[in-house]
Amino acid sequence: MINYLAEGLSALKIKLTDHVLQKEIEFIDEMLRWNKRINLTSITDRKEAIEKHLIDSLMLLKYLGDTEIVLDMGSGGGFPGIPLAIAEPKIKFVSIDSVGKKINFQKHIKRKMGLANLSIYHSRVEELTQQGFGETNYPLIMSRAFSSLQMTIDYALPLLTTGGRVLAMKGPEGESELENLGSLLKKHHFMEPEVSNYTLPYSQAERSIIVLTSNQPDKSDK
Ligand SMILES: C[S@@+](CC[C@H](N)C(=O)[O-])C[C@H]1O[C@@H](n2cnc3c(N)ncnc32)[C@H](O)[C@@H]1O
Repeated sequence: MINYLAEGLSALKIKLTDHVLQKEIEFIDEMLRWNKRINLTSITDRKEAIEKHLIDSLMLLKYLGDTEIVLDMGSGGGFPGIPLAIAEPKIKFVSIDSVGKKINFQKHIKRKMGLANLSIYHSRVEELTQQGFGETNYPLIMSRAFSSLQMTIDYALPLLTTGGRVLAMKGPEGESELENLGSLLKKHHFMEPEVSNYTLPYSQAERSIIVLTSNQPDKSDK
């Protein structure tokens, strides 16, 4: 299975050490084991989970840049945050989801795999600031299959630093959602969005990453 993961990543020009690949497989196997008891994902096939969860999440490695901290909104069973936290131990990942059983699974993984760079919170994103969990200023906020683009922006805005980036991982619907935003991006001081379309290596499923960069002059203007 390590070769299956390595070759799939290689098709997307991503290379990880054997040690990291091994840990990624360990994580996905534990997720599939828990999935038999609690519903974390509809995907039950190991190869499909490797492609659609691990490889897809690890696409974001290309977008992390030199950030020190990232917020993962609506992380569910830990995607994309946990595969990225395994691959990038120097970056701090903050993972939040509103469903307790999913958060319990993530906490189990943190303990089992010793992921010191992962913080996990059980909360709705919109309550994060009120509850005073972790940081409230993130230079990078990501989400995968989370909410509409409009809601993603609404949730991210109060938590995003000036000049910060929002990375929204979407299916093929991403571009049409972007078109429907109208003047919202301008209103909230986002620069022209960047859209990267890619194809998963085995299923040829289409995905997109939408990058929204804030050029808000002063956060208090929001
Ligand atoms: C379709 S799942 C995607 C999970 C994960 N990001 C993935 O790619 O597998 C959406 C997740 O967002 C969470 N969610 C939805 N609205 C939320 C909110 N307002 N605050 C926190 N989590 C939320 C749900 O509990 C669910 O786990």
